[in-house]
Amino acid sequence: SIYAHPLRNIDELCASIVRSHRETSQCRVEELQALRWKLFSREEIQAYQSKTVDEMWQHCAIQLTDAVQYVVEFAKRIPGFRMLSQNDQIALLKTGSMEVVLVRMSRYFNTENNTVFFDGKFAGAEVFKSLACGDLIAAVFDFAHDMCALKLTEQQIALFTALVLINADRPCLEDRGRVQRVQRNVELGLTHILHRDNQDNLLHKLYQRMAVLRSLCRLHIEKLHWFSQRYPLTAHSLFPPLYKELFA
Ligand SMILES: CNC(=O)[C@@H]1CCCN1C(=O)c1ccc(Cl)c(COc2cccc3c(C(F)(F)F)cc(C)nc23)c1Cl
Repeated sequence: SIYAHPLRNIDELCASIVRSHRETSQCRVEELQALRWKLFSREEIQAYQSKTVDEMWQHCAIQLTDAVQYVVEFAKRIPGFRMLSQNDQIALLKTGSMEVVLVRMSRYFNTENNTVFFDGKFAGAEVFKSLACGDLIAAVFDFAHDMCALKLTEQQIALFTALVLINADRPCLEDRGRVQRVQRNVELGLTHILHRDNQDNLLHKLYQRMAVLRSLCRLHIEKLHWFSQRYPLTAHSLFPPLYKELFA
């Protein structure tokens, strides 16, 4: 018929986004389940806490840059993303990649003991003390906790993170209309699988989480600027280049 079969297209769209998420999610939740009780010893925690501020920031920046690279790979595989102009792709990643890292962090979070997978083991907030930004870490942990409470499936996380990235309201987009068309398809995909999972009620909660994400990432970028003012050498020479491209 002259009308594409939306359901078939939407099913294919969901399947390709879920596949991309699985291929670019650094580690599977089953692997992390096996490690959930691997905690840092007192000595190991001491070692992290006696790092200098810029040593710890540098250490985290490397982890975050690694995570951001996987998000860039995920974005490139979202149907329609590569049809956008280079500038629009970078603009969406500049603002959305840290938000996706935050959502993905919740997959690595253990709500039973408030620990998150970091450097091969599960770490409590005290491990990050030497970063000298307790408010940022507390906000990261709180957000991860709230995301875990929604008990999203991998498929729901895949569609949700695709929607976090493909956001036509982002600043300085050249062709907003084109981003809107890709965003609408991803929205259809998310509502389709939430309906299929009989969890339509989750949709408004996910939109609320997106608003929280935006404020959280504003805090992060402020912290990043504070850090790069205070430790210009580390920030400008040691941070991996992609990090600077995306966040500087
Ligand atoms: C499984 N682990 C993970 O998911 C995360 C992301 C990928 C690797 N990784 C960690 O190792 C990790 C896990 C938990 C925490 Cl709390 C951290 C430390 O997080 C940060 C320290 C410094 C700055 C951070 C900033 C800032 F400000 F730069 F934007 C922003 C975010 C969001 N996190 C920061 C890290 Cl780096």
